[in-house]
Amino acid sequence: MYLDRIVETKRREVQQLKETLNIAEAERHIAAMPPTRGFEEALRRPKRSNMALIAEVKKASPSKGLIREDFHPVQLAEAYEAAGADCLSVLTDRDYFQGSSEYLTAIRQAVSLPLLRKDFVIDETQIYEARLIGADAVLLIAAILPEKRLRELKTFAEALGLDTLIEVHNAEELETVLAVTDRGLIGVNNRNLHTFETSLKVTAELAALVPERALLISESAIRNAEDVAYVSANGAHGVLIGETFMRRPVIGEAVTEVMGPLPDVLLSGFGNSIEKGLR
Ligand SMILES: O=C(O)c1ccccc1NCC(=O)[C@H](O)[C@H](O)COP(=O)(O)O
Repeated sequence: MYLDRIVETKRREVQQLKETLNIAEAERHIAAMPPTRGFEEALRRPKRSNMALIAEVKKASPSKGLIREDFHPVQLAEAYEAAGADCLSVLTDRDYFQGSSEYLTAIRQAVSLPLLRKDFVIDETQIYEARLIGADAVLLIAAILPEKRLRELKTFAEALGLDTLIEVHNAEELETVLAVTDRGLIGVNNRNLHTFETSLKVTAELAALVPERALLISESAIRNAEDVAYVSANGAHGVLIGETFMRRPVIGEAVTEVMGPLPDVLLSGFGNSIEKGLR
């Protein structure tokens, strides 16, 4: 299965990383780095009061192949920021998503939004790496991590100042996550990562089981304003959207169409940037 292949690749990458990463040096470097930008905080106070947006920089995917040929990660991130995204998700996996850690580092220097490193984290070394390349948060996927590892990796990420988005796809995974934490960011992935089937009903079904103090982010297969309204009415506080935006030539236009306009007070303050996003 595809997810198993991805995890197998990650095991090899972690092995290589362990051979090259000097932990003591990494810790010294991290101690001298500026603090992370509050990823969860930004989602708790979204620019559009009804719905937070994590906009994804995604060139390709296992389910769709190449999504965006004309791919300039920094320009895309700038357009997302100008269009009022609250946070960005940056695919750093090379083999399956044509992503790169370098994209994340370059984006970090170009925008002021908090950044999620979107990858398949199975080991602490990847979390050191995430912090070193400039991430503010990491994704932890319940489908590939047993409860003990989820707890350990979450604690480890937090010790480095990183927020975590913990992703689930079914009630069993959610139960495992809730044994670890009942707060923070819980991502409900509408895509089954084994079969690639998508349904927004997954958000609706799991939302009832997500505690109030956690923030539910509905991920994947959100295509338009109706989909956003549907997941919002069914308990989502935020959405994570990649492909829908990546397929559109003008990012700012797509974000406004799907998420609605920014409140006037932000539009007047960001006049020039908004124009830039609409280009
Ligand atoms: O997108 C895939 O094909 C995929 C396959 C296997 C594992 C993960 C996968 N995607 C990761 C994601 O969760 C999405 O990039 C993210 O939720 C955005 O989804 P979309 O808006 O549908 O691009």
